[in-house]
Amino acid sequence: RLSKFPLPPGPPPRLIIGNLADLPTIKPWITYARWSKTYNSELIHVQALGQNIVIVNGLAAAIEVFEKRAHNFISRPELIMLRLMNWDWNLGLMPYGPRWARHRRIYESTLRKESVMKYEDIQTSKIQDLLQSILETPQHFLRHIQTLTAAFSMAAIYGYDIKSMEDPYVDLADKSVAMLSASIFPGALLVNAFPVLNRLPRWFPGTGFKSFAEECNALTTRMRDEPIANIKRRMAEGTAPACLAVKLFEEHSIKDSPEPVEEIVKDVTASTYAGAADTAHSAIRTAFYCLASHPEVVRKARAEIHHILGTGRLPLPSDQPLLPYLEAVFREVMRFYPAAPLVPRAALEDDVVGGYFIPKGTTVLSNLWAITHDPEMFEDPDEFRPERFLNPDGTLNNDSEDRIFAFGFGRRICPGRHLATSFVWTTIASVISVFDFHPARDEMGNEIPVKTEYTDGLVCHPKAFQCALVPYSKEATSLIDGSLHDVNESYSMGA
Ligand code: HEM
Repeated sequence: RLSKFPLPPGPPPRLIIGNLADLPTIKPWITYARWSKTYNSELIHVQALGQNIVIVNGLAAAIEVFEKRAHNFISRPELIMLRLMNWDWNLGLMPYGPRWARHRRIYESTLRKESVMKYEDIQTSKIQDLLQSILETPQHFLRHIQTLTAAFSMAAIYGYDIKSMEDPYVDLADKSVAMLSASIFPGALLVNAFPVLNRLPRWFPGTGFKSFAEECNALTTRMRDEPIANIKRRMAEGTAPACLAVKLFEEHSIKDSPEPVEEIVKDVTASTYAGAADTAHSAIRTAFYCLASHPEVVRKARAEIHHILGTGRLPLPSDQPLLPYLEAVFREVMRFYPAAPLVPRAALEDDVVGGYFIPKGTTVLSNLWAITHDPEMFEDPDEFRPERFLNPDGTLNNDSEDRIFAFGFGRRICPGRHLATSFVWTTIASVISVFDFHPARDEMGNEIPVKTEYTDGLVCHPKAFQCALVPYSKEATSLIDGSLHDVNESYSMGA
């Protein structure tokens, strides 16, 4: 009997409520990492109202749990709020089963490393728009980053062009994703732990989640349906551009599925938007924060770009393997603050890991923040230091892209990681190649320190901060103004 093994250590539970009162609601990933040190174990156990939660706080345990025992820790917790809010079609939130496996296979084939090249033109054109917007209104750079990720995602997924964040489809999707992010992380809402609360009448105290869920449900339905209605109309007119939705409608393997094709296309496209836009937004915002507080890194990376690529064009996604220092900058950005710091999984069966019992139905949290901030692996983990990924001779000291822990582990590892890598890398490279980061100044002319904190939620972001983005030379300004032409030209020559 596996249950004769002890549960992983953790703060002692209290009668009935267990550790409910101990569970941190603000940046729980940091508290869990601290408990891991206190109890000297990468696996930590807490219990809240009868629900077992195990937190995986180190790389060795993550490999053991999510890779070596992938078959048992492949699922996600079944949360009642997901159904109430109409988010249960989302691949990233779906418990393990045939529907997940079918949809995941579609991702594996459409987002393979080789397929990512198809999105390069959309990437470079949207990044060009970003540079132009920063040139025109540098004070709104945070807004421009958000527009970039929404514009790229909408164009790549639905073939749909947005010009600003006021776009109705983006508004729908972002509101719905924000409501989701706020309501499903562990401990966010009691109804997730006590589904019976859903049967209580609306006037009963504490049932406010019902109207919250209804509001989200209406938004999510529109977010899933409306962009597909749009692309179908354009396909019928013969004006639909190449994009994921069109590709899916034409995909033969989908036609053989027991689900209606249009439902699968809606699920896969909306799951892609939900998985891509907010996470990439977070990573690029983190990149700007790190670069603004380390102008010397910007100068060094730009020197490498100029040395290898010259000064006459912007970097292209295909340049990534040529620039080791820039690669180290990218890896350090991805390590500095994982966009999804705490990722939920669920145990399908009783199991024993490292001598500890993990009961069936346990919520298993992958603490990606703890792994990327383990001082044994990353000295002074709170410091932004790209050199940690380099050998003294300037070559990369670990050449596996899959070791970007911010993308998770095992069979549920982020299927969009190749596209995300290409997009985030090219954005960072392009910005560095033309802009200097200076401190912003207040009305008195004093420098404003570059400081931020991170938000809470399933996906977290650095809060607003200020810096002054200035083209590093006249040549850089003309590159921003005129490089779209150059980029496209070198594309058609190189493709
Ligand atoms: C910097 C950007 C991104 C980060 C940091 C990120 C991170 C993650 C993480 C941590 C997971 C959960 C992995 C696990 O359970 O171990 C995940 C899942 C997922 N990601 Fe990403 N992601 C990013 C971009 C993208 C993009 C661009 C797409 C789509 C094109 C995408 C689509 C998905 C999907 C569909 C899932 C759910 C997979 C499943 O549950 O089987 N992500 N991502």
